[in-house]
Amino acid sequence: MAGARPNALDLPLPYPVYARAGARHAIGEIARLAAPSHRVAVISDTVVGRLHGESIAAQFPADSTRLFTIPPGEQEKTRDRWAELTDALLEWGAGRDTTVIAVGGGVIGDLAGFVASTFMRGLPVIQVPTTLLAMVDASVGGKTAVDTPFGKNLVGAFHNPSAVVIDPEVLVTLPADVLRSGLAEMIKHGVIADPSYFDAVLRFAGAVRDHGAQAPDFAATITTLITGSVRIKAEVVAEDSREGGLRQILNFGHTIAHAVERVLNFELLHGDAVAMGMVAEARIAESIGLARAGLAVAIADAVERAGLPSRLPPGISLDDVIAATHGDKKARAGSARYSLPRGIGEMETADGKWAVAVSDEQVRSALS
Ligand SMILES: NC(=O)c1ccc[n+]([C@@H]2O[C@H](COP(=O)([O-])OP(=O)(O)OC[C@H]3O[C@@H](n4cnc5c(N)ncnc54)[C@H](O)[C@@H]3O)[C@@H](O)[C@H]2O)c1
Ligand SMILES: O=C(O)C(=O)C[C@@H](O)[C@H](O)[C@H](O)COP(=O)(O)O
Ligand SMILES: [Zn+2]
Repeated sequence: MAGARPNALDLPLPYPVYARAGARHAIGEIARLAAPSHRVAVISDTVVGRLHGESIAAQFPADSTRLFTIPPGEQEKTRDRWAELTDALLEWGAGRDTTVIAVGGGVIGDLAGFVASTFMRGLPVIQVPTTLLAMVDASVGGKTAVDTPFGKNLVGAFHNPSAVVIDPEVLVTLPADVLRSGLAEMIKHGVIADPSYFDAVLRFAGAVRDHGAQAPDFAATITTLITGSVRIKAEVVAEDSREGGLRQILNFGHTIAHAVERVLNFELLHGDAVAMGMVAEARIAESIGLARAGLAVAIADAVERAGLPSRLPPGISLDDVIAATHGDKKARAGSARYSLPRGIGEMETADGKWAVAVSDEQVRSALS
């Protein structure tokens, strides 16, 4: 398995994950080992393309490598951009001898991963995450997708990467709000799986909130925490790669988060939506008698310590949010379902199911 690859993390995944300072300089070598190919298509956004896409592309022969970029932001994770990128690949002459390298945050990882999963029915993709959120969550597990006006990630595919290359050095250029938003998925990993990881994230969250990547010991501490998150995610997806059951716990906070994102036309950062979604869903879990009293306050404290929003955006219509939850992929027979915690490190499960049906009235009474 992947652990046999030199320098890869020892994880229960069918592909190697590398996480170390300077790893981006070895992408040429890693790609030749993990996905040997004739052509290389580096897909990025215009910001990350300039910062890293060009130098990563330069690690491959110039006559068979091209950098493709789109504008940055969640609003670009669309079917239109998928069509634009697949057309550009066809025009360039890409074929089944092409490897895609996704260099960017979760938007690029999801979109370029979806391009790779569909182009000529599937090309290898190497994920090179450049945001904290993409390093700890989006780059691992093989979910790829685009958004639609009906909601988040509604058109997509499971398509595992051939390798994941995490280089924490690239975090230094991240805007403060984007860096912070990655802490939300790390807090989520603590809540769903590991109280001691939750505490470790909390111990560092204030320093990241106040000093960003200039926080004392940032490089060493963030590398340890990224590895902790990747391990939690890897253990979940190794057991349930296609979300038949257990994997739904990675969706804690996301029923509300995705609904809020849709209602706000994808104008907020995913991590910020997850932060407020976790607090809201912990309140739902408490109010239906599932979670221990105090859980929602504990998660709200964690989220606030990280400088993230703990309340739904002012003025947003709760009715609109509740209506949007019905489009969630976990919904069944018209009912929204939520993956809910009982406590930190303890998720609700009943009869092998990891998501609970909650009525609109219960949601309204918990959140209004
Ligand atoms: N597939 C999954 O399992 C999974 C998991 C979690 C989130 N996601 C998806 O990830 C997306 C959110 O990703 P995100 O939070 O990384 O946002 P993002 O990809 O939109 O990136 C945020 C911003 O950071 C900039 N940026 C990226 N790296 C940079 C760097 N090193 N230096 C300077 N600027 C940089 C980008 O240009 C962009 O403007 C959402 O669409 C979400 O649905 C997917
Ligand atoms: O990997 C997973 O599974 C997750 O749910 C991780 C989430 O953080 C991520 O936002 C994912 O894209 C959500 O997936 P979706 O299936 O709810 O769209
Ligand atoms: Zn998420």
